[in-house]
Amino acid sequence: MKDILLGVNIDHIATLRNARGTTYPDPVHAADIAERAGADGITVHLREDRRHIRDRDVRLLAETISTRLNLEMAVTDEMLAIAEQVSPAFCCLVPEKREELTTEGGLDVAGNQALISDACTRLADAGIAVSLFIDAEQRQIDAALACNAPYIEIHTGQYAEATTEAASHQELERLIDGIRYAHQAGLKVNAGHGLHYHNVKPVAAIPELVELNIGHAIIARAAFDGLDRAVADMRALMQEARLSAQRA
Ligand SMILES: CC(=O)[C@@H](O)[C@H](O)COP(=O)(O)O
Ligand SMILES: NCC(=O)COP(=O)(O)O
Repeated sequence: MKDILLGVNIDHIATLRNARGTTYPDPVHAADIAERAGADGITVHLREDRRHIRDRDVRLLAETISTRLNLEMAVTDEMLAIAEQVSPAFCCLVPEKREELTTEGGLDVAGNQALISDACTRLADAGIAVSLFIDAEQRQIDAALACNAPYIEIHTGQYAEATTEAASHQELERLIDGIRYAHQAGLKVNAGHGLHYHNVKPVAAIPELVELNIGHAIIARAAFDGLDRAVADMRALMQEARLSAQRA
């Protein structure tokens, strides 16, 4: 079984910076620390309201990181044009509502097939690998296949927000089934949202997963332990989970 990769989302370094309008902490500096601590990639979400990551951050990250940039964005002409200019290795298309505190669910690919298919084609023509951020539903997975997206990222928010052991187990089973179905259909499958140090291992153990994108929990832990340690500890948990699954 292959190692599982860690994409570190540094959105909330920018949240802290923007809280006072200072130049620090700089997401570009954070990306360097995360990469040296073992991050396999850097993820940022350039939201339409620029509440955290700003256009300058995306441009400089694309020019400076050593691993690869995963740019999360809404399916809009503005964002597609920015992606074509910046040319990140990956673009992950996500749903976005201005009033949301954070991403609340997966992209409705099935209900917006033509729009998202056109966006996938436009990004692929620019040499960018496209990932669609979707719920673990067969209908959405089939729609992602029809859009010729090479990757999907399964939304793990409901699993992360489960409040009982039974609900958590039920959500994990739903993730396992969806991820297996997508893998067998030929998609490369990532996952993310709401994962932290106490819920990541069961997800990291899912053998068909390529990468986890994790941000909020790592940046929160960094406030106490430092970013390098927070990244290294998360990566160690993920590798432990994979090794245990291999031995099982
Ligand atoms: C798509 C997703 O689940 C996150 O990567 C997203 O970036 C969350 O948005 P915030 O970082 O603004 O919470
Ligand atoms: N796509 C998920 C991501 O990039 C990070 O989400 P979170 O760990 O900040 O919830």
